[in-house]
Amino acid sequence: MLGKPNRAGIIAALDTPEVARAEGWARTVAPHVGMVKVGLELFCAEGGNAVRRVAAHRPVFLDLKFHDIPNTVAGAVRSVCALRPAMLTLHGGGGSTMIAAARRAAEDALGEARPAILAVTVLTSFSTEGLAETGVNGGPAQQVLRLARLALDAGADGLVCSPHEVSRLRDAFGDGPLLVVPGVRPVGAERGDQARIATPEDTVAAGADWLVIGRPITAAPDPGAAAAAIAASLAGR
Ligand SMILES: O=c1ccn([C@@H]2O[C@H](COP(=O)(O)O)[C@@H](O)[C@H]2O)c(=O)[nH]1
Repeated sequence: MLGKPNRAGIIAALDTPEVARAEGWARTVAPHVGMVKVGLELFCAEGGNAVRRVAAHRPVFLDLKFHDIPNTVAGAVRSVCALRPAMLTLHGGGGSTMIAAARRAAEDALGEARPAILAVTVLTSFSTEGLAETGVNGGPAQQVLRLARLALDAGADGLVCSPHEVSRLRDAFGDGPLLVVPGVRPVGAERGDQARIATPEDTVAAGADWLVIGRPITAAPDPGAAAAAIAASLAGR
């Protein structure tokens, strides 16, 4: 399994349905990022072919957020292990049995070479009000901590959370869990649909291992230069 990085790294989210474009971005940003992310848009359009193509440039974080009954999620994990992702995601809300089944499936498929299993806590697009609409009161931070405990106890290697929860998770769980953090916006970048955001510098200072950054890189006129500028802002941190 992928270990903890020595220093926080950048993951470029390749959100497009076109594999050629995703591969072009992967090639351009590769010198400045540690991983590339294949998510629902690209995977639904191009499947495993997309993972194989971009993996030629950087290790792949496969962000499909599995959420189903344990047997189905275990089968999905076995299937995607054939693509050799470095990390994959499940929904923490899927519960401990689902998460434990996913971990066992990954171990059975690839042993020590298995992907890191990450539990998504509360999506970074949720505000306190949006989360309350789903019946979860008390705010994102409380729910993130609740799901984090459940997921780590069930065998998850790490968590996906927003920049706002990183330092609280470190206080509660120490340095062990991988913390993978979207909702990262350089100063002046558009927020888009992200609710709980912070700058790359503040996210790293809080204790993140990996910063997931999509549109601030891919929507820039020069994605390579945008990735290089973010990497430079983090150099030495
Ligand atoms: O809570 C989550 C979980 C996953 N994501 C994914 O990260 C990227 C963020 O892209 P931006 O363009 O930088 O907003 C995207 O692929 C999401 O699917 C997330 O944003 N929040």
